[in-house]
Amino acid sequence: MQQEAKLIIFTAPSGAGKTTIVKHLLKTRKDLAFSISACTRSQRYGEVNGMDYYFLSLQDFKRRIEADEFVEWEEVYDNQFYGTLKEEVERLLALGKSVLFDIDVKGAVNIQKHYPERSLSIFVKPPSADTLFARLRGRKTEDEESLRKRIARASDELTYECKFDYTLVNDNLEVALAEAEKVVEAFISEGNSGLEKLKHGNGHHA
Ligand SMILES: Nc1nc2c(ncn2[C@@H]2O[C@H](COP(=O)(O)OP(=O)(O)O)[C@@H](O)[C@H]2O)c(=O)[nH]1
Ligand SMILES: Nc1ncnc2c1ncn2[C@@H]1O[C@H](COP(=O)(O)OP(=O)(O)O)[C@@H](O)[C@H]1O
Repeated sequence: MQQEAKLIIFTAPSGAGKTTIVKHLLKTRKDLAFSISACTRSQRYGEVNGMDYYFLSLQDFKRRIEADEFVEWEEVYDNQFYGTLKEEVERLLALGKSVLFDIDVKGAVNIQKHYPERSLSIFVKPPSADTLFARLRGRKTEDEESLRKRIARASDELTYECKFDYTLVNDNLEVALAEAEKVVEAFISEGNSGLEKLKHGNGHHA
């Protein structure tokens, strides 16, 4: 029997590794699709419009807020807006795909509220704040100002862990990717009971 399509939300402070994990899962499972968010920040080297994000002007983003086109949106950094378009989520669910999200902690809380029955929220936790900052610097995508903003926001975001269904510690990447695969499989095939079984087996307390 075909399983009902689900929503799987990855959230974390910048640099924790959610994009890396989401990209890995998309390669391993064809029943998953990525919810491409809209945002107003500028495109990074290597990012593709309509694949990584829909890069919009501030004016266009604000027009879409007025037109009620978003499931949720946040001004994540000053004048940098990010949001999930209703049309995007509906399109992917209609294809029968389970939808993966890579969004900030407040957006994740909002998506959970919209789809309480069929969403799973996973908080990606770095082994320490220092490791998080080192990864963010090592990624070399941000200038000093942008790094400063991300680091300043991270301490607050780390306090949101308890709001989510599952904590995935991203220390060794291979271990984290394997755990992410298991959690997604458990939830897609058996829903919350599958998740509980997995947590129980792991001695996981989140
Ligand atoms: N609320 C919300 N946050 C989003 C959305 N898309 C991306 N984000 C978050 O915005 C933050 C900044 O993303 P980005 O500029 O790609 O930087 P990065 O986190 O350093 O890779 C991250 O926490 C993303 O997860 C969205 O649709 N809604
Ligand atoms: N377990 C890990 N060990 C070392 N580096 C990692 C690990 N996970 C991710 N990274 C690296 O850390 C940086 C931030 O990861 P990224 O997936 O962009 O995070 P996010 O999407 O949460 O901002 C990237 O350069 C990525 O290659």
